Amino acid sequence: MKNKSDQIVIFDTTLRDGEQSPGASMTIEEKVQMAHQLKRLGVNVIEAGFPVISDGDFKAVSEIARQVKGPTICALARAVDNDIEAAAKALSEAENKRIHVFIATSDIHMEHKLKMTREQVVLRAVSAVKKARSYVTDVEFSAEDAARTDLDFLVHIIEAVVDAGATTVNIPDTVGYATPSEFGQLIKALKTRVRNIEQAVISVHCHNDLGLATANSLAAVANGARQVECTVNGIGERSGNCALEEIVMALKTRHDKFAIETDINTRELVNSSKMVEEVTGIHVQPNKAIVGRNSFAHEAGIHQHGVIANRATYEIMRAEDVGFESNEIVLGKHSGRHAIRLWLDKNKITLNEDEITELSNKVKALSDTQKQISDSDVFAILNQSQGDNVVSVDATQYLGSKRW
Ligand SMILES: CC(=O)SCCNC(=O)CCNC(=O)[C@H](O)C(C)(C)COP(=O)(O)OP(=O)(O)OC[C@H]1O[C@@H](n2cnc3c(N)ncnc32)[C@H](O)[C@@H]1OP(=O)(O)O
Ligand SMILES: CC(C)C(=O)C(=O)O
Ligand SMILES: [Mn+2]
Repeated sequence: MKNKSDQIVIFDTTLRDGEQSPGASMTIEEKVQMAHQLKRLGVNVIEAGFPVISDGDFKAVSEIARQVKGPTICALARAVDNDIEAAAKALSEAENKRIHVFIATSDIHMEHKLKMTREQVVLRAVSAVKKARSYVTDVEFSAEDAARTDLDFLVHIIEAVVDAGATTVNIPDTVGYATPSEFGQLIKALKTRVRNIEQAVISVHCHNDLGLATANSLAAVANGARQVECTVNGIGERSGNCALEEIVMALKTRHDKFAIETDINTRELVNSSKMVEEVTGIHVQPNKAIVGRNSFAHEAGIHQHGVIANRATYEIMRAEDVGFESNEIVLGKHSGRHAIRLWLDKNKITLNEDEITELSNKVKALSDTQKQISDSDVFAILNQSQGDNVVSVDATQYLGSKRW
């Protein structure tokens, strides 16, 4: 990608942090298939896995490195020699490769989990970055639990790893604790206080425990972060990571505010989402931003009327731009006569205004007894009304209609 100040690196970690979601484990073949899709989507970096953790993950990273050319292929490693060696080996056939080393820097993690002092953590981080640099020129360092790390210490360890050769420094909100204003201020403070920060790209990696992962990532970008780590459908540890589709469409839709570009082919977002659903078995809820089935669907009459008149009344993005065939006007309890007229036009049926009102009332009455109204339901109503002169249609052809 171009190295411009108005461009951000999209670092996809669906195959690493995403796979850490309980129940999301993927086979080698599924990971490779997903990596090809991520390339079509246009991500800049694919974090393909954590090679030391299993034979399968080692093979998956190696296979992705061999097959997927173009994006940078990244492998994760603890600040442990063996992990870094495994990462370097798995990446050997990659065209563009990155080793990502991490160690926790918050007091709670250092004391209770690592049982290391601050000094020991800095020494371990520096030696890990140097070791990774002995294999590759592109090294990312993550200060795990950065958002809960003492700021002076965070500044100190980042300066040390950049001196040691880290080319990207990642600031994770590992437990999704930060709020947008705090997290934005943290990035701003690092930009001003870290002596050698110009030598590295600032990255962020936000978790969604409070539902703030995308908001925190955006606040970070507004304050100078130039890489965002994210996953398709927002899968990842616990409540997940910043959702790739959300950060990308927020930046695109609010270009007026952020003036930031990505290389993402947004028309591949829905395909990518569907593939993640297939390979992980984790389905997105209908109201999931951007890729949820209801994101561009309207059931309420007032909204339908507005959208029929001009989509921009209730849609801030185009369904086609994210990979849906179109937006949708869905008939139901809340629908009005404008939507009924549209449905009739699409089905080449002519009714007079009284008949339209009657059909609208019958659709509402049926909606009081069932959740969804399909095309075949409407045809059935019309057929029942045949005696009252409306229209006769064979509804069976509409059974199993596209949406329901
Ligand atoms: C925030 C994140 O997402 S971090 C990434 C999380 N991902 C994973 O954990 C991937 C799957 N993990 C695994 O398969 C295993 O945990 C392994 C292979 C990494 C390690 O397995 P084990 O050796 O059995 O250790 P276990 O998982 O029980 O404990 C973690 C060990 O790593 C150490 N450790 C944790 N993070 C780091 C780090 N960044 N650098 C160095 N050591 C670390 C812990 O101190 C602990 O060491 P100990 O065994 O000497 O006490
Ligand atoms: C390994 C790091 C980047 C991580 O996943 C986290 O801190 O959440
Ligand atoms: Mn994470």
